[in-house]
Amino acid sequence: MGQSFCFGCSPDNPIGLHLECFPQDDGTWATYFTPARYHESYNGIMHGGLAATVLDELIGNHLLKGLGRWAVTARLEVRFRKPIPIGARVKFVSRIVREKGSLFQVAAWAELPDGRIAVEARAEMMARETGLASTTSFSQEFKQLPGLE
Ligand SMILES: CCCCCCCCCC(=O)SCCNC(=O)CCNC(=O)[C@H](O)C(C)(C)COP(=O)(O)OP(=O)(O)OC[C@H]1O[C@@H](n2cnc3c(N)ncnc32)[C@H](O)[C@@H]1OP(=O)(O)O
Repeated sequence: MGQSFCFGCSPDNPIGLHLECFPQDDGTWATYFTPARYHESYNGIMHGGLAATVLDELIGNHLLKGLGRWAVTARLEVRFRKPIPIGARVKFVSRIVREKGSLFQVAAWAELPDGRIAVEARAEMMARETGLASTTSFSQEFKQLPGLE
């Protein structure tokens, strides 16, 4: 398998989020992320699309590293309840709700340091038969990927 450049979790992606996702005792998975100014939307708050990206990434890691399933995101619904302040250390958590065939329903959320829920999401993830993370296999198809020269 080739080197992964996953935007969310690869340590080798120079502009990636470098997330480290880990299992918890209750079967959920979690990661921490502290947004900096360059993750901002309006002044002082984290960009919502990036918060959704962190949740999406956590869910993908949960299924891959927790269950050994390579899954793509088929649907992602996000509700933004509270702004995430720049500089806040936020905990993101995912929980598998249902598995039906190759389709997984997963709930995920972001917790502010004071315990309030800032973001809630529900995802539908479609498991694929083979590994998806290899940039080698993609580059065989596309010959050259911008940013990976
Ligand atoms: C290095 C490690 C990194 C790990 C973390 C990575 C996390 C990041 C995750 C991502 O960002 S993945 C990238 C973003 N997602 C994609 O690129 C997915 C693009 N979409 C697809 O590839 C296809 O649409 C998909 C695989 C989801 C489904 O296509 P298929 O051709 O396999 O299925 P099809 O559309 O024929 O549907 C098959 C069945 O699934 C059902 N289905 C498909 N999508 C569904 C959905 N969202 N909800 C419920 N059912 C769904 C569909 O109704 C149907 O049911 P029936 O067979 O009963 O008719």
